Amino acid sequence: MNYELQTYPDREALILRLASRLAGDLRAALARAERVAFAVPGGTTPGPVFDDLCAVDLDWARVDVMLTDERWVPEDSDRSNTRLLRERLLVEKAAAARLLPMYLPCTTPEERIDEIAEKIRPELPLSVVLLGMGADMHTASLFPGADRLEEALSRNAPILLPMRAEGAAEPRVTLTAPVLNGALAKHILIMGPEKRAALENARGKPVSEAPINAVLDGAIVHWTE
Ligand SMILES: O=C(O)[C@H](O)[C@@H](O)[C@H](O)[C@H](O)COP(=O)(O)O
Repeated sequence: MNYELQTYPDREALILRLASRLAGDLRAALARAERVAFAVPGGTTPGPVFDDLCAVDLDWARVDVMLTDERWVPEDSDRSNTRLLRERLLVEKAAAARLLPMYLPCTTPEERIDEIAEKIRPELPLSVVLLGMGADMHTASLFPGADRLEEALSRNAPILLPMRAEGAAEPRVTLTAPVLNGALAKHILIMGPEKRAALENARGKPVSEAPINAVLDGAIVHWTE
């Protein structure tokens, strides 16, 4: 797996440098295209990066922001990744960006997933993607043992799939591997010794056990203790 590992002396340094790197990638993409698509993870790690990035001066009005994956919970839930984006990324200068929804109110993702995918389709390929990773080696909502993992990893996967897995507390929707890998710039953010060990542990494992392996090629992994 051919990826670059960037390590930082501490969390502050990582957050500052990653936010500035993402801003640089977005600016470069904006110089080449009228609109650019930017996908970001939810979860607990990226909040501080969003806090820096939202204040960056770039033409946010031409940026389409979407999640790499979402938990199927209403937006007012504290498990909602959309809520995280609204509170920490789509504020200050980045409030001018357009959010492409990854959740629409209804009981199961299957009911409205096609509607969500149709809004995303015209904006692909992604210009920049930021991904997270769990200690179980999942990324986006590509979980080991998930019900539709194989389909999500296949070359002709649809844009989005619903996903259910033991490691996920609620149903999810996720961008699939070809969409994530179609990004011109791919960054993966991981912090702490447990995730670094998981990254090492993924080496040589089949993607069904270590889904992170499906997106590592060509990526820059940003890590600090
Ligand atoms: O909804 C989510 O949970 C994410 O999008 C997911 O893929 C996340 O990036 C990893 O689970 C890491 O999560 P933490 O940053 O909370 O460890």
